[in-house]
Amino acid sequence: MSLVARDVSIRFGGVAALSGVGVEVSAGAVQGVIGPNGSGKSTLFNCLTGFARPDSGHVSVDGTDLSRVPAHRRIGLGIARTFQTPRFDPRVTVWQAVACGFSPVASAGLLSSALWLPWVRARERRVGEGVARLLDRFGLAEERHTQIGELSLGHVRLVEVARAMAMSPRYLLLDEPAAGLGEGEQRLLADELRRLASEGVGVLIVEHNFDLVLDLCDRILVLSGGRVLLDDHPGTVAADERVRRIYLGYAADEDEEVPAS
Ligand SMILES: Nc1ncnc2c1ncn2[C@@H]1O[C@H](COP(=O)(O)OP(=O)(O)OP(=O)(O)O)[C@@H](O)[C@H]1O
Repeated sequence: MSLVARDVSIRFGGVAALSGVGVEVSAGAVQGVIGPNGSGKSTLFNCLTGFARPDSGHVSVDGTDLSRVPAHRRIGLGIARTFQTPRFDPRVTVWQAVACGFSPVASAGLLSSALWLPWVRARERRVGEGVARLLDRFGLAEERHTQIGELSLGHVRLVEVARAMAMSPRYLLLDEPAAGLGEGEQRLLADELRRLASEGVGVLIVEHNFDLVLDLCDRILVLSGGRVLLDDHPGTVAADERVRRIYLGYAADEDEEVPAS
């Protein structure tokens, strides 16, 4: 069971954003994607989620070809995503934003809702319990009545992750979810993602925070100039001289730290 991109290439005018890139998001594992600015991370993410169409190559989920499946229908196939810049109406509250995630799988008809039938009440109660649980997990319970527009960007990102989890995805793809979070919040996020993976969800995370990625991921894909530099276990990636130059500013065999070029 996996979400897979194989040999994907895509150009924007004269720019080769991706050239023959592959990645596999396996059920129950956390796959990281790192690389310098402009290396193609977001483009790969967009190809997996249907927001960009590869010029060549294949994207599939659990063996089903996704090339003709638009972004909004990929949610129905169990693929949820977050955005680098979260997309919320700033007037909705934290509670409402997370509750939205439950709606697609539990929507009641208009008439049933208007009549407030017992099963509608039971469903509302389940959604309420689910929202409360997610807000607790992400340390957002005290902000449940706060409007999104009043939150820090870091917390808006957490709300977005909580909303995506509310959709009960089989694959969860996160675009820089830790940007703007404090250390404690990053740990909390990492714990939640690990827990999710332990429940069988496949997680892909694009993230600039190298330490977080090393700590969290089972495998890490390193992109450079739209090509795969490396796709391996964290220990191997952390020891790779090219990666160390990019992220740590020094090579494995150098004692002295030197500035990255
Ligand atoms: N819609 C687009 N139109 C034109 N060029 C694009 C478009 N999207 C991406 N590119 C180019 O493709 C290359 C890869 O961009 P991409 O955003 O995927 O990189 P990235 O690794 O996510 O960068 P960052 O870390 O800054 O978000 C860059 O040269 C970028 O300018």
